Amino acid sequence: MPLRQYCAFIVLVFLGMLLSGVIFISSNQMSCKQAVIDRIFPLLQYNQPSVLSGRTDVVPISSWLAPIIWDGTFDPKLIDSIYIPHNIKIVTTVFALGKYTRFLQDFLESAEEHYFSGYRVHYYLFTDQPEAVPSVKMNENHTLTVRKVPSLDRWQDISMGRMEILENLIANELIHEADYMFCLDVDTKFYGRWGAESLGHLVGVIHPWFFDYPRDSFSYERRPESQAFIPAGEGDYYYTAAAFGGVLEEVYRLTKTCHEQLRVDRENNIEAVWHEESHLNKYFLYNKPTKLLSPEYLWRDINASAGQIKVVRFSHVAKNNAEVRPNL
Ligand SMILES: CC(=O)N[C@H]1[C@@H](OP(=O)(O)OP(=O)(O)OC[C@H]2O[C@@H](n3ccc(=O)[nH]c3=O)[C@H](O)[C@@H]2O)O[C@H](CO)[C@H](O)[C@@H]1O
Ligand SMILES: [Mn+2]
Repeated sequence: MPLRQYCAFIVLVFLGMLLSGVIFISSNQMSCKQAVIDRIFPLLQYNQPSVLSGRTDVVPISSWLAPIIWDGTFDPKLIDSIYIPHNIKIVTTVFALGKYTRFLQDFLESAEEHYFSGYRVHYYLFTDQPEAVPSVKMNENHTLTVRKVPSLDRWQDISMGRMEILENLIANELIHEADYMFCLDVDTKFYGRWGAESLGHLVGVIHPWFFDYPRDSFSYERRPESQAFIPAGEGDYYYTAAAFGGVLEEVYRLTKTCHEQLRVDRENNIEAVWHEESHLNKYFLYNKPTKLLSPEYLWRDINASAGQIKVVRFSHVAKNNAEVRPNL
């Protein structure tokens, strides 16, 4: 090859390499820039919220403007995109005394499948038999603390005694530990997502038996001698004591008040018809929950059905009360 042609060839090869280098660097810079944009403004695709269409078979808001959470009223992906970056922590309490330890395996395993996946969760489990707590594999960021409590002879005392234990737990340990708290029954199982859509300042769950009843059929305490008394003609919803929650300060106020009312009733030799559940209903009547969870969040039995319940997220399990309770 003549020298001139050879030199021209070398120059062309060099220019080619230079050009591809420039293209490589600039495309790399572009993708870095894109990564930064993606991080600041993540592209989240979700259906446009509508002011005109949505569920019409249930009411998604209370008359004091607290949302009532039903399937189809929220977008789970959108909810998570809002809450997950805040790195919140949810304390969850559960009690298993006497024969109720048999419910723990299903409760914990199903919770690890469906309850606040991707969030920080700290379970506090109160039991009279720490050795009977099954070992269940926890998700990352989920932890379990077992606390021993004395056995009691009456199931009603176990159920009511939860208010005092929770009040003390919050006051002594939790105020600076977590953001939110839920207090749950153990004779239950999760079947579907229970996530950040349930979070609120003060959260009540509508009882699965009474959601379609008129208020005068609710099983409120009707004797004026009890601190849980609610007169006829009053009441909003009938709430379950098997699940309630909120921010720590609110759950503290709730448990402290119910504990105090239970104490006064005991001094007056009266026990409300549905124990702490009656007191909880009184509390929620005069301290309105800021968010209400539909009976999807505590259904009566996975095999029972109702047209309005599109998803069962959490449900009581069938149990033989006479066999599992220490007394009748
Ligand atoms: C659906 C619903 O609203 N459930 C409530 C209802 O009946 P339940 O029949 O659901 O009450 P229950 O027998 O589940 O007792 C409540 C909870 O106390 C604990 N426990 C009870 C007995 C025992 O021997 N060991 C033990 O650990 C356990 O965490 C249990 O989940 O009424 C109770 C009080 O009247 C509570 O208010 C429950 O939350
Ligand atoms: Mn129960």
